[in-house]
Amino acid sequence: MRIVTADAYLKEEKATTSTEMTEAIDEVVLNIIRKVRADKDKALYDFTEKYDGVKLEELLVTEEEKKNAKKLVDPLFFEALVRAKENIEAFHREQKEKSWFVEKENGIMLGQKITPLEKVGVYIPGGKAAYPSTVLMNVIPAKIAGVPNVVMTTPLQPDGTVNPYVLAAADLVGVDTIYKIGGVQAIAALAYGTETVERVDKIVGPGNAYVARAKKWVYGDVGIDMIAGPSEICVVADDSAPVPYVAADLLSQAEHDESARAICITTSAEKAKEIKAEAEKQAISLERHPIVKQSLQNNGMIIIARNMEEAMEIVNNIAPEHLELMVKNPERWMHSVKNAGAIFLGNFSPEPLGDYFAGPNHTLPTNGTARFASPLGVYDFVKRSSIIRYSEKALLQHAEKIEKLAFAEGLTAHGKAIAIRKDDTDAPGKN
Ligand SMILES: NC(=O)c1ccc[n+]([C@@H]2O[C@H](COP(=O)([O-])OP(=O)(O)OC[C@H]3O[C@@H](n4cnc5c(N)ncnc54)[C@H](O)[C@@H]3O)[C@@H](O)[C@H]2O)c1
Ligand SMILES: N[C@H](CO)Cc1c[nH]c[nH+]1
Ligand SMILES: [Zn+2]
Repeated sequence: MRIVTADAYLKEEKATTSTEMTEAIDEVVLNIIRKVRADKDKALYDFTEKYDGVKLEELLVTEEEKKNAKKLVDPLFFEALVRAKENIEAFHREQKEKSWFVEKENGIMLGQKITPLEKVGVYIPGGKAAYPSTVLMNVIPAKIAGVPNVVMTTPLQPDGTVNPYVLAAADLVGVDTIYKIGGVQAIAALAYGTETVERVDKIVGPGNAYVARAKKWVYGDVGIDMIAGPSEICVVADDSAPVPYVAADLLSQAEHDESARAICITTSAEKAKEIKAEAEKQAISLERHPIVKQSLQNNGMIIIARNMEEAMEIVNNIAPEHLELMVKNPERWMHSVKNAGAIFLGNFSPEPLGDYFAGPNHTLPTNGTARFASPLGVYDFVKRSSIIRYSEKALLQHAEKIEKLAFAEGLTAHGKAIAIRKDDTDAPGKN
């Protein structure tokens, strides 16, 4: 974990570019997408063997496998999952948008009609860890939005089975169709379809750097939620922040992936040294120490800011997926945040509380995309259609203005579509 000053960070940030790494990933990603489009199911079997090390016999999870999974899960896990589900449902129900229609003068009616997407594919990551919590976070908002058809795909574990906790979560939220495919090949299959996988309207869900780039590349042929790649945490810690808590929270996200990012911004140079030492000490005893160590080495950073104003400027520059404000009066500083996927306030709102339980979605924009993207929500699973109705009287009242606008654009056929109604004295329905 490096300690740097705010000035050094900002200078370095301007100079760094990750283009080379992205280009290398894109080469792999585009090749897999091309092969899946050409060879369909055969490519899915081949890539699963290549990347997951499993010779698949069947792409779909069978009823037998679902039944067996239920027997394997700990009942206390299931109880906790049910409680988390209730919290996630309660939060997401608040996001539900309603269609609206406004009646105005002279028989004008304007509105916005909300329609759920027809078919959604949920990607549940599974390379380095199993994510039953992600099943809840992605499927619950889809169900609340009213999506009738939700399918799921997740990579196999090295022993060739699908994680039973993931299957139990899928059963709890009512997902029937589950494919045993991971990575880029899963994204390509959902986007373009194969003999077995039916193409979907939108792909949602997080994944590693390969999955995130694959979603970017298929976007346009299919909808996507956002770029939700390797996890990130940014903790702002002033002199009141408990060092062991800061360290533990940084490590909680570092353990996801070697490319996860754990960043602390502190206003105390003394604290910076303490946090580094504590994080390195706590890391040693973690089960996933090799991943954590690598992630801290790659992307672990402690930035010393001159004051809270500068700390918040850096936060907005990073646009982190998760932001923790372990500072005095976090509610005040929350208002200075422009870019962050989720903001955790105070010493007792650690990031994993949001990952599993509190209710807000844990599928969040990464890699600076919180500048323009939002958490996954019910709004990602609906479309809006505008509704316009004018009566004859209302149209005639405004006809000339519309014609003027059309003619100014040189689009005389547009103007004609208005004029034909104005000049028509015995049109059907005319009153
Ligand atoms: N942003 C969010 O909201 C969010 C939420 C949960 C998890 N995550 C992130 O999701 C990621 C999960 O990653 P994971 O690896 O555990 O699971 P994953 O399912 O995303 O990736 C595993 C798949 O990646 C593919 N793959 C691996 N190495 C490859 C290579 N060299 N070339 C081509 N394909 C390759 C394989 O097909 C494999 O099945 C982590 O980075 C985690 O931080 C993000
Ligand atoms: N922190 C992840 C989002 O970046 C979500 C997650 C799921 N399980 C544990 N964590
Ligand atoms: Zn997490």
